[in-house]
Parts: sequence; C-alpha cells; structure tokens
Amino acid sequence: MGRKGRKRGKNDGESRVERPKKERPPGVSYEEVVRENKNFETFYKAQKVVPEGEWEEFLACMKENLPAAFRLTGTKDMACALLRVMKTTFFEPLSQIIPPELTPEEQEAGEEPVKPLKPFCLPWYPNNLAWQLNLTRKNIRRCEAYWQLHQFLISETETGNISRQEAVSMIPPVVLDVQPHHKVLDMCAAPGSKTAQLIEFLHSANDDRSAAIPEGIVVANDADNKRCYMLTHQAKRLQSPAIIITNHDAAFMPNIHHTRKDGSVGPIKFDRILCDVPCSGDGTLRKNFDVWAKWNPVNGANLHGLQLRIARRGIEMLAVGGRLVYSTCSLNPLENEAVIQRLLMEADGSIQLVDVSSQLPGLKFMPGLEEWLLMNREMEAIKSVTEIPLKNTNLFNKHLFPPSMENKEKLNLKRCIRILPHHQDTGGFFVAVLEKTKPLPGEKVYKEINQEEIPTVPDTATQRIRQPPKKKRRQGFREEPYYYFEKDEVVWPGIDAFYGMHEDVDPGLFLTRTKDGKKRNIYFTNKCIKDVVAQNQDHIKIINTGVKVLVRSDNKGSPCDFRLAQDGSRVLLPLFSKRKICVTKNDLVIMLQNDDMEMPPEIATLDSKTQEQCADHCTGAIAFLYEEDGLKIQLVGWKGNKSVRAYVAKNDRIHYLRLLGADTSKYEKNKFAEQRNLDSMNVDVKESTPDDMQTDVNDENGESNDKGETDVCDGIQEN
Ligand SMILES: C[S@@+](CC[C@H](N)C(=O)[O-])C[C@H]1O[C@@H](n2cnc3c(N)ncnc32)[C@H](O)[C@@H]1O
Repeated sequence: MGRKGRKRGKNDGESRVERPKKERPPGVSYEEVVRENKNFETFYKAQKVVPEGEWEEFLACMKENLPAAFRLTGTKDMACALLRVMKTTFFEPLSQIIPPELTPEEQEAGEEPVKPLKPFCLPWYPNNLAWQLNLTRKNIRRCEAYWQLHQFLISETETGNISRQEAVSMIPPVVLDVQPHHKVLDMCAAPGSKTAQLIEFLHSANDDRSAAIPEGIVVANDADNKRCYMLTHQAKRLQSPAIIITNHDAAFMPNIHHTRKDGSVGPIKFDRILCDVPCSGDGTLRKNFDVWAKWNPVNGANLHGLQLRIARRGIEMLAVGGRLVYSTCSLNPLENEAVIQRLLMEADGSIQLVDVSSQLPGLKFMPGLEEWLLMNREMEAIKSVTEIPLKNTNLFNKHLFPPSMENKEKLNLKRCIRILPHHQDTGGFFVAVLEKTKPLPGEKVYKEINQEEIPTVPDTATQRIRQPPKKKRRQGFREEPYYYFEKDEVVWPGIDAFYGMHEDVDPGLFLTRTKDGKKRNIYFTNKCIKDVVAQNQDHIKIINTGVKVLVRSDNKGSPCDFRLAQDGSRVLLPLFSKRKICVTKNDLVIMLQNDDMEMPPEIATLDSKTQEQCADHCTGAIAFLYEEDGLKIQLVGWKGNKSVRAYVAKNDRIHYLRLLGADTSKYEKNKFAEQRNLDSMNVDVKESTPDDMQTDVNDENGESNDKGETDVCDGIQEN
C-alpha cells in the first residue's frame, strides 16, 4: 500500500482475511449459523451504502438464502435450442400447477405450503440465457413438476449445458464487451465461471468456422495451482482452441509476448482484462453463511493492497483503447471505490471510468460512493489521515480516504456499480469499468515504424510496479511442453487424406504433448495461441492449452489411425470435407437411444438416404450432421461394416434427445411415477425418494457449501 519499508504481501489477501478463524462450532449445521454481526451493521450504516429508509429491508434480505441462478451455456444456437426446451417442457407447465396441500403431519410440523414457482429471466443478460429461480427442497420433494424441472437442471448441469452461477457474478463479462478478435486476460480466473462467459463471447461469430476458431484468445490465470485445474475443466467443456491457462501471481504477472504484425516480438497489450480480485466476500453472505462470524471492519483494508497491485498490473497490460473490468463480491468501499480512486489518480488521466448502464437494461444498481469512512477493529471511525491512531499505521494510509472535493468531479466514482441484495433478490456485488485512453505515465509504447519501445516519459511508475517479487520456489509440477506439428509430420498425410482437410488448414496448428514415441492424442489451437506458446514457453507457467481433436484408434479396421474426438468436434468439423454424413432426426434418435456397446444400430435401420451415404464410406471415424428448424446437431462416431455408433456420453444422450423432442424415459427415472406404481401395489418407498435426488452443490468458488437442509435449489452442480 505504498508505505515505505512495508514488506510485499504483508496485507495480502486471503490468509489475512481468514483471521481470526471463527469456525462453526461442532454440531452447528450450516443453516443454523447465526446470521448476525453488529459490527457489520454499524460499519455499513456508517458507509451509507444503502439508501435511506431501506436499511431494514437490506438487512433482512442479507439474512435470507440466495435463490439459485444459472446460465444456459455453449454456442448461442445450442443454448437457445435448450432454452426453448426448458421453457416449453418445464416452465410452461408450472403455470398450470396447483401446489399440493400440506399433509396433516406436515401441518403439525408447522411446514409452509408449497409456493408457486416463477422462474425469472435476468433482463440484462444477452439472449435470455440467464435465469433465477427459488426452487426449494420442500417444493422439489412435494411436487412432481418441480422435481422434473430440478432433475432437468441437474442433468443439464452435469453435461455442462447449464452452469450454475450467481446472477451478479455474470455481470463483469457482460460489461467487458468481448469481441471474437480480442486478446483477453482474466487475471484471477479460477474456478472459471466468468472465464466460461468470456470464452462464449469470444466464440460468438456468425459463421461456423470463425465461431469454432476465433481469431482472439483468452489467457485465464490464477495464482493457485490447484484451482488452475478447475479452469482446465471449463476450457475442455467449452471446446475452445483459443484459451491458455497460466499460473502466476497476477500482481506480478509477467509480460506475455507475441509476434506483432511487422514480425517483431513484444509484450501483448490486451484488448480486454477482467480483474475479479480476491475479496472479503461480504456480498456473498446469503450463501456463505460462515462470513457472518468472520466479518470484521478491517478485512477491507487488509485486502486493499493486493487488490490494488493486481488491478494496477492489469492497467499496465491493457492496450490503449482497451477496457478493464474490476469486480469484487464485497460491498466494502476500501476494496472497491478506494482501489479505483488510487488507479485513477496514479494514471493521471490515462484511464477513465465508463458508464455502462445502457449495457445492463433492467438491472437496478447504486452508483459508486464518493464518501466513505475508515474504521479500525475497535470500530473507531477515522475521518482523516491525521486521525490514524499509531496502532493502525500499518493498516491505513492516506490513499484509503475518499477523494477531496476537487478530485470528486475528476474521478467520476459515481460511474461504479454497486448491487444491493434487496433490490432484485441477488448477492451484493461491485463492478467498475475502466477504459485506457492513452499510455500511462512512463508506459513504453511500441511504434511499428521504427520498431522500438519508446517510453513516453521516464519509466518511474512502471519500474516501481515491475520490482520482481522475492525469489519464490515454483509450486506444482511443470507441465509437459507443447509440440506443434512440423512440416514433415509423419501422421499428417494419413489424416489429411482420410478426412479431406481443406486446403487452407494449417497442419502446424495441431500439436501433441509428447515429443517422441507414438502420438496418442492430437490437440489443436488457433494461430495466436500457437504464437503465445512459442514465445513464452520458457518464462510463463502454462498449465493447459489446446482442444483434443483426434485420438489414436489403430487396428480397428480403418485406413486412418486417428478417430475424431468428441471434445474437439466443433473445432475440427468445419476444417474437413470427407467423412461426414447427413442424417435425419429419426436416425439420430435411433443412434442416441441405442447405446448397447455389443449391438450398435444396424445401418439397415436408418433412412435410405443415410444408408446410401454410408455405402460411400469405408470403416472408420465419421461425423453425423443434422440440421432442421434452426436446430443443428453434429456428433462424431464410427461407421462399421454393418452398423454405426455415435460417441456420446450417457448424460449427453439425454441432452440431445431432449433437443430433438424424443423420448428420454430410458435414461431418466421418474420417482413419482415409480411411487405411483408401487402405491398401486401397496409398497411404500417414499422414504427413499426425496433426499437421494439431492446432490451436494459446489459453490462458485469450487468449495463445498456444506449445507444441511436448505431452502435454496442446491441440487444443481457448479461447473
Ligand atoms: C473471486 S475469485 C475469482 C472467481 C473467478 N473469477 C470466477 O468467476 O470463477 C478470486 C481468485 O483469485 C485467486 N487469487 C488470489 N490471489 C491472487 C493473485 N495474487 N494472483 C492471481 N490470482 C489470485 C484465487 O485463487 C481465486 O481463485
């Protein structure tokens, strides 16, 4: 925080914020945690974050459980197709439901009647793809339609077509305004809910090939090595050849080099940067109940330094004309406006806050604060720098105080966005959108003409930031390097001939993870990622990149040793012309409903035109293409002598069958129907019905919520 002689990391985030450790006492369930903290109330009343007259409503809402929110994910076409199914099959019937009456036992136990369920579409999220709903355990248990909706949400979440994510946490990627050609950096990315959104926006081009292989990239970084593997999972799910996962302290993020248009090599200046920093998380009190006991007034000041360093490094790595979004799930001005104020002051007019309200139609939010109050652990208010008690000089400094009268107008802190939970039944959140209008004081600017990096003014600001951290031992293991195909790659001619790769496909974009020996899996990245790997493999800790497109399958009767991988089918299919068959809806349904490994569907059972196409192809990998009424499904599989098979996992089969409007009962158990059958036979299995439907949920931070009986829909798993 700029205080002379302070050691780096003294007030760095997460370890400090966890102190003092006030664990839940043994035997106290998550739901029983006392949702009260008088200091929290005193602190936020003093900050005036809540408009006059709304305090009680705000506090009451903070103590309630958070409703579940989710997004339909993947390509726009597929997400919209699933949206149609969800609305017609699961939402429309809800309006017809007469909630069941309470049984006498339930009445005696004082249970509440089942409330009507009204899913709410988040109006500011593009294409109606984000929803919020209050599906309680009790509702699910008592009402078949609610149970069916719940089952649908669970199964689509397992396949990654729905992603549970807090409504407010979806905002930063929306206001970042990512375009397919952008170079995007997500500085604190794990577990990756927002990274997934960034990838989706990057893949939003209209034609198949550009949508599958965008020009731009997403660099998803996290300091926590283990959490980086959550990002790998997200990337795999989204089949992106344009993502690279790195593992660095974002406050000291090394420059990532690339080859410029003129052939010279230099640091990437990113078009878009997401800076979703570690924070005290008091905006998540509605789902992370433990924060109630842990909350104290100095958490914010403790985290401010780390948050500032990360954001400052982000501003440095941002291109002129680029946009950086800073966000926290905290309401504390020291973690929010105070950080933004410092960035703006240091940048001296090179960056400015952007008003993004028009990008968020229908979202109610409060403008950023221009006044706030510092408080120490003893809850003493500190109004100015001269009032900082000696005991608190390590904690507070002059930069934490609100702006002077003359700076207020210049900074425009009102353009920040603070979302209050009671305004639309969400968590609390803070977002600020910054645009870089010119180079920072001292920033090196690359001039293409003379190919030099020329500092505009002496490089004092950046030198201060660039001080390398004290030598730290690398944690985690070093990943295998990436070996892109050379011109003389021996496996390429076979693949090229068998699949009929288009002439403009560059074999140099295919890669493996082992240098010698038999290649097993073949991956693919776009050109920009390849360049980043080539220029940075030695100084950037790359955890993962590349989407798996081909898998070795020799001795299976095919002239080609590599079959198509489902993981990368969206990427590879637009690149080749052979080995594709157009199928009918009925063909697909036959293939999807028949998952017997021993007896795959006979070609003779398929449509006559499909049979004709099959006759033109020898044994080997094949893609099945279906397009009708705006629904486009592409599956990869195998064509044998007499039979065909689609390589689709069980849960994905249900997903595709749903999209096709086909019967899914083979894969879904309806416990209510089973109970009815058993009732007719006088057998009672009620005890086993409700709770084995509930799967534990991981929250957005990838940690178990450890809830007991809860009123939120917690059966959907976070991805
Ligand atoms: C609020 S979470 C990010 C959530 C994420 N953006 C998402 O939407 O899923 C903060 C993340 O910052 C990471 N982190 C903490 N300190 C960091 C640092 N110095 N550099 C980079 N990442 C850091 C944590 O490991 C954590 O994953």
